[in-house]
Parts: sequence; C-alpha cells; structure tokens
Amino acid sequence: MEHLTAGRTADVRISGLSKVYAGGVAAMADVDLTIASGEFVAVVGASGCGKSTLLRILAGFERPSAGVVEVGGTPVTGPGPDRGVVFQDYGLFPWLSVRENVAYGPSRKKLPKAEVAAVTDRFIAAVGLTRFAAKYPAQLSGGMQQRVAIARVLANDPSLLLMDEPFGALDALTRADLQAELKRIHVDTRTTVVFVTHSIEEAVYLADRVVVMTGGASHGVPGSIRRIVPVDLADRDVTSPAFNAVKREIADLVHAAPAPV
Ligand SMILES: Nc1ncnc2c1ncn2[C@@H]1O[C@H](COP(=O)(O)OP(=O)(O)OP(=O)(O)O)[C@@H](O)[C@H]1O
Repeated sequence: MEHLTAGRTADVRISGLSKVYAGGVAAMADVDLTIASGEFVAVVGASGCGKSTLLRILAGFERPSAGVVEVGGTPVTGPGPDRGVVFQDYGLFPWLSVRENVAYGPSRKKLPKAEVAAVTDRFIAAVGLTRFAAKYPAQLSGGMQQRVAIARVLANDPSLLLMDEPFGALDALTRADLQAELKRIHVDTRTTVVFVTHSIEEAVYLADRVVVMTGGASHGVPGSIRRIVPVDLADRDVTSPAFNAVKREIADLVHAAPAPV
C-alpha cells in the first residue's frame, strides 16, 4: 500500500456548545473542547449522550443552539469541503465505479484531468483497492466499501476528518484491518480526526485523546463531557496490561451514572 504525503490539517475550537432540538430535546449543554491540528480524538459515551450531535455540528449538518464552533479559525456555518464525513453506511454512489466514486470530489474542483487521475489512483492505492478500481459498490464486501468511502473523503483533502461509527457494521477481523489502515493513513496525512465509536478498545487503539461523554435525554440531563483521557501509550498492543488499564479507566467513566444537575 502506498504512503501518502501530509495533507491539510486544522485545529478545532468548541466553546460553550449547547444543542436543543426542535421539540425541546436538550442533546448537549456547555461543551468545551479544543483539538490541536493533526490530533486524533475519539468520542465515546453511552447511547444518547450526544456524540453524533457533536459530530453533525462540526460537519455543519446541524446548527448549535449556543456556543462557538471553529475549524481552522473559521466559524462553522454549514457543510464544507474542508471537512470530510464518513458514516457507518458507506454512502457510496452505487451507479459509479470505485474509481468514479473516489474521483467525484477532485473532478468537481476543475483540476486538470491528469491531476484528478493521479489523486484518485493514489487514494485507491492507499486503501489497497487498486485491483478493484473498476468494480461497482455492490460487487464489494462491506469492508471494501468502507475503504472506498474513506478514500473518497480523503481525495478531497479535508483538514478535518469526521467519522461516526465508521467500522460499526464490519466483522471483527475486517474492523481490525481498517483500524490499522486508518492509523497508518493518519500518520501519513496528519489530518485532524474526530472519531465517534461505541468501542472503547477501538478508541484507545486509535486516539491521542479519548473524550468521554455522559448524560443525555434518557438520563434527564443534557449530554456533556465527563472527562478527556489522554492515551499515553508507547505502543497500542491491545493485549498489554497498560492498554487494558486505560480501557478500564474509560469503561468506568462511561458506565458511571451522570452527575445530578
Ligand atoms: N434530529 C433530532 N431531533 C430530535 N432529537 C434528536 C435528534 N437527533 C438526536 N436527537 C436526540 O438527541 C440526543 C443525542 O442524540 P445523539 O444521536 O447525538 O446521541 P449519540 O450519543 O450519538 O447516541 P448513539 O450512541 O445511540 O448513536 C438523543 O436523546 C436523541 O434522541
């Protein structure tokens, strides 16, 4: 698989963020979070604590009810090409081949054709799909489709990569492969990543810091950040005692009841 060169990267500043949905559901209140350029941050927490809401606000799909959200020093006012989003369902265009799916973004930038082809080939190679470039999504496994989704987003050279449970639908082996691949791609590109997951192990394996959220409408309190746990492990051997100690610390924080208001 091909190495990638460093791409764009941006810092993130979230301050006093609150979200009340139409109908009065208070999804989150008073969230502060600063992320450095190039950092990989995972977000974990019980169902309904506002993880996806946070991601959707960063993506610009939802507007905050209060607070400041800036990416690369620019306030987020809607979706933009500086932010790439990968969801659990791959969201590929079924009528386009792998190559056409990945080329879609670059070809809309009015780049010379040769440059579009070079970018497309590079990202298809980076996710190990060169031999499958002419195939259509329906001809690929779930893991391969998610690889295409990642290549397609990266080909747009985002400065912030937003991922919501991207590997949630994959079997354990494929999931482990994609985790290792994403880690390698992140080392190469240094794109800032915010990664929502239900898997604490996945969070500890991938992230520089793990944001643990708590609360949520089902607890009668808005979602908020309980703690941010830095992952200071030299290697990410999931079987090591040090790795498991961090996992346990985060699991305890996730499962503890939210603080009363
Ligand atoms: N569009 C919406 N309209 C109204 N309420 C919503 C909307 N989207 C989310 N909510 C509510 O906001 C709260 C937070 O939802 P969110 O999806 O952000 O949580 P989550 O932590 O990502 O949950 P999960 O882990 O189950 O995906 C939940 O109570 C949810 O029901």
